[in-house]
Amino acid sequence: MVLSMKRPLVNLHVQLPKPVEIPQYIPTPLILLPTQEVQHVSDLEKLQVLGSGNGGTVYRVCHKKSSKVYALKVIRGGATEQVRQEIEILRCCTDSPNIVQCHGVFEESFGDISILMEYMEAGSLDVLAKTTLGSFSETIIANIAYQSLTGLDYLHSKKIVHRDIKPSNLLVTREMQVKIADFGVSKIITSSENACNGSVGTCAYMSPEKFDSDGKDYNVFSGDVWSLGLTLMELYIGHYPYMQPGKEAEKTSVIWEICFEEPPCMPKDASEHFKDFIQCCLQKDWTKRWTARQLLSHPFIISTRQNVGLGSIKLGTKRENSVQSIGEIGEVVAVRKKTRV
Ligand SMILES: Nc1ncnc2c1ncn2[C@@H]1O[C@H](COP(=O)(O)OP(=O)(O)OP(=O)(O)O)[C@@H](O)[C@H]1O
Repeated sequence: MVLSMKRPLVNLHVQLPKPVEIPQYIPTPLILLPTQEVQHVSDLEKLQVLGSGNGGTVYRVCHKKSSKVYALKVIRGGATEQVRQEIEILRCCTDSPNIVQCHGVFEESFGDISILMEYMEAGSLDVLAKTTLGSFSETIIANIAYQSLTGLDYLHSKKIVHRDIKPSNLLVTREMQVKIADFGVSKIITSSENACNGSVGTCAYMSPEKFDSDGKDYNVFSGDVWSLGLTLMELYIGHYPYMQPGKEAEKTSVIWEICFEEPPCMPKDASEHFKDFIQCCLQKDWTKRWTARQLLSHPFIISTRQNVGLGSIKLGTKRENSVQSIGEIGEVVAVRKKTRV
């Protein structure tokens, strides 16, 4: 017997959700800037590795024909949005004496991006601090502060936030010219975006509001000022300010200290102007923190400029093991070169 049971008619029509519109990824064209002198990466000879960071490896290179020395940053993995941003920033910062100058950008057939930069002979301030086995005098710090603030003010006036100011990203020429480098996490702030949501950079130098903003908006540019204040203090006292000398900075305890403790105190022997200057940078409340432009008029900077002229520094407050003059910086450069060869 065949049982014929009519199955009840079920409405099998399923309402499909509307397709979600996935924004199409349209890469912005990579801006390539071959210099007059260097037309291709093969025109350069690699001499040594200067260092490598999250962004790539930096080499000291020599232009084969002219023998001119440059620094070449090679970024593996192609032109991500962040790499494009880094290139764009370098491309529009060509008229500041306190920003490392870019001489060209090359894309190689297998996707690597090479950024050709001016070579900063004395290297970074963190290496200089380590090779001098100590700290810098107040006069030298005021000089470094003045040049770094000039660079920062220039960037901020162009709506560029660096987001990773620290000793290893401030590079120095043989003549003690200080320049801001490494725009690997930097950003050009457009009016339409919320720039506060990107807590990028190096934890140890990040301002408190980056960890704990209570969902409120804050001024991203003031984060660079906090990082510079901490950097200058470190160069003066000879170690990372939130840690005792010789101790390794542990990430969670550093974040705790930055957010919940008072900012680090300057040593008693520092001048009142210097202590006040650092206090203006290390205001936990970002609304009370001075801007780069305001700090350029701080008595610590002004008085040093009036006393010695920042271009021709001779002697600062004498401190043991500290770098006192440009001449000494020259010697340090020589020592550094020796250790690298
Ligand atoms: N123009 C330059 N001239 C001389 N040395 C340079 C130059 N640019 C970078 N360097 C050296 O290369 C090192 C690596 O630089 P890079 O910007 O790639 O990374 P970083 O700052 O060390 O690390 P991270 O990317 O993790 O912050 C620097 O610390 C510096 O010593």
